[in-house]
Amino acid sequence: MNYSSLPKIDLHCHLDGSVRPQTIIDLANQQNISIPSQDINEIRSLMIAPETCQNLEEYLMRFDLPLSVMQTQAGIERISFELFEDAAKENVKYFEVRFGPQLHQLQGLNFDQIIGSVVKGMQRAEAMYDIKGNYILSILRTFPKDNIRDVIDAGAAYLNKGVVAFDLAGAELPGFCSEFIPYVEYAVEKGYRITIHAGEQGVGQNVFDAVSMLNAERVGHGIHITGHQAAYDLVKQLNIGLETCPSSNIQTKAVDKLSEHPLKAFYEDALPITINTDNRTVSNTTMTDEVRKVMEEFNLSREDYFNIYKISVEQAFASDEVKQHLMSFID
Ligand SMILES: O=c1[nH]cnc2c1ncn2[C@@H]1O[C@H](CO)[C@@H](O)[C@H]1O
Ligand SMILES: [Zn+2]
Repeated sequence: MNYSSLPKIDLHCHLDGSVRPQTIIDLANQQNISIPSQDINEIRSLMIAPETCQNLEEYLMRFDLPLSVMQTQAGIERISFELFEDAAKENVKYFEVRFGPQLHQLQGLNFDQIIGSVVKGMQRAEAMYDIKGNYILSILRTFPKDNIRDVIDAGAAYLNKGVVAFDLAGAELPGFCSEFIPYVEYAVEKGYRITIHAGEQGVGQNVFDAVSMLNAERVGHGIHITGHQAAYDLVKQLNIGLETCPSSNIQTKAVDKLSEHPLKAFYEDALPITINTDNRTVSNTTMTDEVRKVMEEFNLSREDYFNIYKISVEQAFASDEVKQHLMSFID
C-alpha cells in the first residue's frame, strides 16, 4: 500500500513539538540565541524524545529548545507555515494543530500577536497547498491560572477564522479536571469546542472527569479507559473521539509497545478512534509513519483505514463545508 498517497487527517499535533530542526538553527542564528550545536543531526537528536523516557515529564523536557526560538511573530509564523507545508506534502487534507499561547510570551508578545501569527502561517500554507486547518489553544495544566481567561479572550477574536477549540495539556495528575471547570465553561460560552488530554499518563478516572465535568467532546489519548469501565462506557455512549498517538504513547510509556496499544480493540468495539502524530519532531514521526505502523501492526485493511478516516471527519472541529470536502477524498 502507498501510505504517502492516502488522504489523511491529523487532529492531534503540537506546533512546538513539530518544528523542523533546520528552522531551529536558522531562527536561533537570526535571533542571536545560543543553541547547543549548529549541526542539524545533533539538533534533531536533542529534540527527539528517546524510546527510553521514564514518563511523560521526561518527554515534555524536549520542548524547551524549540520554544526558545518561538518568541517572535516572524518565528512563530514561519514554524506554523512549515508544519502545514510538511503535512500537505504527505497528503494530510485536514490538520488541527495545537499550541500553548502561554509558552510564547518570554520576549513580551501578547496573546493576540501570538495567536495571530500561528493563524497567519497556517493561512499562507492553505493558500499554497491542498490542505485545510484549524488551531486549538492548549492551556498548560501546571501553569498559574491567572491568565487563562486572557488566552480565551484573545483567541475568541479568531474563532472559526483559524481557531476552533480549547485543550488542557502538560503533565497529567489524577483529579486535575475539577480545578478547570470555570475556565472550560468560560471557553464554551465564547464558542470554543473542547478536547482534553486525559488518560495518557493518568488514570481512566481523568477521562471520566474530562467528559462529565468538562464536557470534552474529544479526548487526547484516552488509553487508560481500558482499566476503568465507567470511563469506557461513557466514551462509548457519548461517542467521544479518542485522539490516539501511537508513537508518542510508546515514548511516554503510556503503552510498552505498539502491539499492546488498545486502539485496535477500541476500533473493533466501535469506539471512535482517530490516528494522529502528537509531535512530529519530538516523536520523530509523520502521519504517513503513524498510519503505516498502525495498519501493519494490526493488519488493517484499506476499508478499515477509510472507516477511521471517516471517524476523523466526524470528529473534526471543522465546518460542514470542509467536512464535505474531506469526504470527497474517500474512494
Ligand atoms: O503528549 C502530550 N501530553 C501532554 N502534553 C503534551 C504532549 N505533547 C506536548 N505537550 C505539551 O503541550 C504543550 C503545548 O503544545 C507543549 O509545550 C508540551 O508541554
Ligand atoms: Zn498531545
